[in-house]
Amino acid sequence: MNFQSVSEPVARQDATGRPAPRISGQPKIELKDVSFFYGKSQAIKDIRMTLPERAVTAFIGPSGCGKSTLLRMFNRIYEIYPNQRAEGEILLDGENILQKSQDLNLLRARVGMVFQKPTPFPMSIYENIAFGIRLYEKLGRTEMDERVEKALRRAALWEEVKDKLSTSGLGLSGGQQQRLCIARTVAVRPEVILLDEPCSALDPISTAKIEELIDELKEEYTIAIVTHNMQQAARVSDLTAFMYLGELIEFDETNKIFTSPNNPKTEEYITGRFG
Ligand SMILES: Nc1ncnc2c1ncn2[C@@H]1O[C@H](COP(=O)(O)OP(=O)(O)OP(=O)(O)O)[C@@H](O)[C@H]1O
Repeated sequence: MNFQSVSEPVARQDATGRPAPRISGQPKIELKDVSFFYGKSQAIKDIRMTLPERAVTAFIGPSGCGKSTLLRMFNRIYEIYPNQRAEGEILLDGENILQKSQDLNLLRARVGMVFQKPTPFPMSIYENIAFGIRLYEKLGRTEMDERVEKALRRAALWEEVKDKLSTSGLGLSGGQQQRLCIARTVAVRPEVILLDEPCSALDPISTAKIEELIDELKEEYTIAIVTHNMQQAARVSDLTAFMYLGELIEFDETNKIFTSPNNPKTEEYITGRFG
């Protein structure tokens, strides 16, 4: 489904406060005055925005602007560290996931994450996928085999690994390991996939494969990606959010951000004149 074909409007909000969004699509994740603190230091400042369903939203901005911090709020992965605190509301399908009562295992099954460095488990390729599924579901051997195959196919890795499923995931190339991590994420059937600079450790061919994959995955999933690579943001995303010093400076259709941004800071950044 193309997010532009859906009639429900998604509000566009940014630091300039302009109204009248042209972006349309069912809202999947809505941020309402979201802030984040590392101890006393505020890394995210009152962000309001809406990520539409089945679209790719890219987060760009200079190092330290808060991209990864914001992404890590969407599945509350920060909870594993002490002294990190979120404020505001993040609605996933209308439900505030920052509530104390939120079941974090369930949240992380709904909102999967792929990190910068490929992080396969030190186990077989098959087990890398099956392990996560077993946390949530009890499947028989045949069903599990099918799910593993489906996930590997979905991540465009099946043909390369189908004859060595029992060998270690750590024996794969970096690009294959990253696709294994994507397979592991899709295997538990999330609704949202968070990608934190997923290609930064990869060569151009592996990067191209992951980008193709992102394009396919957005048919089914809502995707948020942090990237330093502006060409990549332009290639893979439907919407782009430009952040600076913890604030959302501009959020719009990717084409608009890269051709005629409204905020001079955005323009400076995308034209490489920043700083
Ligand atoms: N564990 C932490 N403890 C304290 N401060 C942190 C921690 N992690 C990040 N920060 C601070 O929060 C701010 C945002 O960092 P974050 O990593 O989210 O930025 P980023 O835009 O993803 O940067 P990069 O592009 O370099 O990955 C920075 O000022 C950073 O120094």
